[in-house]
Amino acid sequence: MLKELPSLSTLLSAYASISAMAMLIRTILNKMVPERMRNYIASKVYDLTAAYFSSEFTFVIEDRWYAGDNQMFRAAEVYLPTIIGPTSDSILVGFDESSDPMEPPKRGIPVDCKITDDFQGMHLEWTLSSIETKKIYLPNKRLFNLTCKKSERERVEQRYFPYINKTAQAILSKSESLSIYTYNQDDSTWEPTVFKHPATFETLAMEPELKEFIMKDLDSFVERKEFFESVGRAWKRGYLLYGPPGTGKSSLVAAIANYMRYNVYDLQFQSVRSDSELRRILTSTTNRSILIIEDIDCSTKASHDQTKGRENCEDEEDEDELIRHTGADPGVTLSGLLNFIDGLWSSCGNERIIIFTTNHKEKLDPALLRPGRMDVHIHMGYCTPAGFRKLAASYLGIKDDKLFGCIDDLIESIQVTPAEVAQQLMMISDEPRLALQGLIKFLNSKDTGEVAVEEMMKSFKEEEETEEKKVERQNSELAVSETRCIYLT
Ligand SMILES: Nc1ncnc2c1ncn2[C@@H]1O[C@H](COP(=O)(O)OP(=O)(O)OP(=O)(O)O)[C@@H](O)[C@H]1O
Repeated sequence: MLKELPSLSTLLSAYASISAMAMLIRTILNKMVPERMRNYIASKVYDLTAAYFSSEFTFVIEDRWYAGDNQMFRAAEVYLPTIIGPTSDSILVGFDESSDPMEPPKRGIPVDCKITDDFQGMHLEWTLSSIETKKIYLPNKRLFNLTCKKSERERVEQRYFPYINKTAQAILSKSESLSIYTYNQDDSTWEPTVFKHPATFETLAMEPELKEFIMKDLDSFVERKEFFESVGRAWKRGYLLYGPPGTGKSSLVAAIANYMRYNVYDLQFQSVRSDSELRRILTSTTNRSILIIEDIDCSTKASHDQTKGRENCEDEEDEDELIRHTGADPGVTLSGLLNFIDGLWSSCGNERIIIFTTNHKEKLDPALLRPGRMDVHIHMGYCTPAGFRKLAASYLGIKDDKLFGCIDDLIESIQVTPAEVAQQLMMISDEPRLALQGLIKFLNSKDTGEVAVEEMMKSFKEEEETEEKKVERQNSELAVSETRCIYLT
């Protein structure tokens, strides 16, 4: 058997000739293949072998998922700042408009910073990267890399990701500031600003029954996830708020946002160039949000003629092409809007509220008003005595006054918006009596001639200036109520 083995000298000479051959090949390759290509091949070979032998696995979570925002990315963005520990070597900090400068700053994740997390015995490493896009008008692409052991990959998918989503949701629902987003057409993104509107259901001047109805409707909406699923409907609620300007439609939207703790997406429909752009915009909004489209009657080019005229342009790319080449702005059509409300696109996303407002419900296309399109139609009407009392409590801090009866009568007899009443009360809110007198003057001027009003104001002035005894004041108030009757009849 030993005889069959090659001799040492044979082995050495074979080794020498192989080495010489390798040297020769290397020299030829170095001469013929450019250095960049050699490096590229070497890195590919390394990547292939490293992946094969590595015990690590990496999840890549980009900020976009198909046409919309990647909710997993958003959840990580919310969750990770809460777990940044001593092992991280940097952290983003800052204040937004709603922050108290005396409190610690808010945290964010810096690009390329490594963040570690431990979950159910697994050690996980996160890194945020930012990649420049080739198109100048598009923002940088951002992505998280999450590295774990290969053997833990399944547990990360099944347990860790749902845990992050749930935690992020809990953090968001408790977070003190909400955001309002406006769409920036130039770089096709929603831009957030801190939403700090003081309107609440408590401050809204509207009929208590209507207020209660809306609050109950919102409560039942959040609680009925399973119901929406069981009846095969998208988990959405649509409200149409209609009524004259200044009756509190925008204030109601703010009150709903504050009540639900939902962010608001404010879409200026006039600036949307096409149905396809509308789809892109809407799919990049997040769950647990309110989409508000104000003055819907002025917003859609909602005529059937227009829809028909564009039948040749059914395809999304055709539409974009049309805009690019002709500069034409086809606008949003009624069919595009309806598709979004209750077509297939409506099923994108969950737990969303869509609110349309209009000053002229009668101008809306009947197709928009058909049952099932907007779930609830809410009429925001002129100020009522109950509404006035609410405004007096908010603006003047008073619950009752002798002049209330007079004001109630006037409010019931004329059309005055809560905005007008609020404006009058605000003028001299530190002097409730004067403010109420000013309001009476204003209400009368809306209804009758100025001469009679002036007379009444004179009597008020006299009352204020002289500040005589109680009896005199009472007489004067009696005179007021008499005057009131004169004006009303
Ligand atoms: N119902 C209301 N309760 C409390 N305040 C109100 C109410 N309606 C109007 N206001 C006051 O008037 C201002 C304007 O009201 P708001 O913008 O909500 O009315 P709107 O119906 O949305 O008007 P528009 O149709 O012109 O947008 C608000 O900032 C608020 O101070």
